[in-house]
Amino acid sequence: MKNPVKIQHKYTFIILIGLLMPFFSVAQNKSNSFRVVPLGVLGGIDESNLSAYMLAAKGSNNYICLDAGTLHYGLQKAVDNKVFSLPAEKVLKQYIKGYFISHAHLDHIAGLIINAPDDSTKNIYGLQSTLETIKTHYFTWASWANFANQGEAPALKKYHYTALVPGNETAIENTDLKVQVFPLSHSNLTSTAFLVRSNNAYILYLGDTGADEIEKSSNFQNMWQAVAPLVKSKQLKAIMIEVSFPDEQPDKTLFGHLTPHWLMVELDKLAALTGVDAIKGLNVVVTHLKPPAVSISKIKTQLKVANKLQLNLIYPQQGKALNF
Ligand SMILES: Nc1ncnc2c1ncn2[C@@H]1O[C@@H]2COP(=O)(O)O[C@H]2[C@H]1O
Repeated sequence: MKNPVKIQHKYTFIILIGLLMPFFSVAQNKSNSFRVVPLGVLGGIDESNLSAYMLAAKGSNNYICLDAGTLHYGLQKAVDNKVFSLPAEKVLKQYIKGYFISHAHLDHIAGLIINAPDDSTKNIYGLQSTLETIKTHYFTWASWANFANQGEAPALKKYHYTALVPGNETAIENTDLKVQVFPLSHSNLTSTAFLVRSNNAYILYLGDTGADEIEKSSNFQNMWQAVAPLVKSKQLKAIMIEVSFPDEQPDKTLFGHLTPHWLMVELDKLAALTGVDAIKGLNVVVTHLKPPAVSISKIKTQLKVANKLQLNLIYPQQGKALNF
């Protein structure tokens, strides 16, 4: 015969676990899901520090690289800072499993082109329009060598173009990550936002973009609709977004970029979808600040003043890891 005391203990235990579950999941939400290693953080003229961010699931060395403006110099800095225990050349070849190019402006792709001779085989992901520009303007025999698998013959086939289509989630080869893309308006170009998922955690990286009102677009609004539920559920660990110019830059010479004012206009629209409580404390990594130094310090001051939503504003540093 079964011991009724033992049965009672069993049920008490099950009820206790049930009651404690929410606390376990909160603890899980607070632990880090991603590691970001910035290889280049600025927009503009410093060719040793242009947009490129390595991203992996926490504890994994299977990184992707979001944009690829500067690679070698940033990798060397990261190695000097002991972020990696391998030499820079090996990190490039062995840890970076694919490139995600938001748009084909030089400051987002120069590092990839220049480092191609010493790189290993991997995919280049992007919208079809971005891949076409790389194919017809950079990996050609007139401007460099064709290291890719399409375009001018002979194709050296080191890189494989992999077109991403908005609306689909794509598994990223040789990683446990998945990605969705959103089109962004960047003056005459379509730029891209990458929403990267590791299990149930997300990070959103935006390439260059202007505000909907300036760009006469609904791209931001459409993207906010898609990510607002992830902000509410605390699954979105960070947004990496550009602010290129201080507020003094006239709207007519923004060239498809954001200022502190226009960033907050867009984040207010996200807050309208999530509620202000849900967005408070959200990690916002500010990218693509354009020199000179005086403009960069203006941007930082203006963002601090404009931060009514109480976001956690983060300024990435080249070669220093961030955890989210
Ligand atoms: N019409 C223009 N006149 C002058 N400069 C421009 C114009 N359009 C783009 N640019 C510059 O070209 C740069 C290309 O990269 P960015 O978009 O970061 O920033 C852009 C501006 O600095």
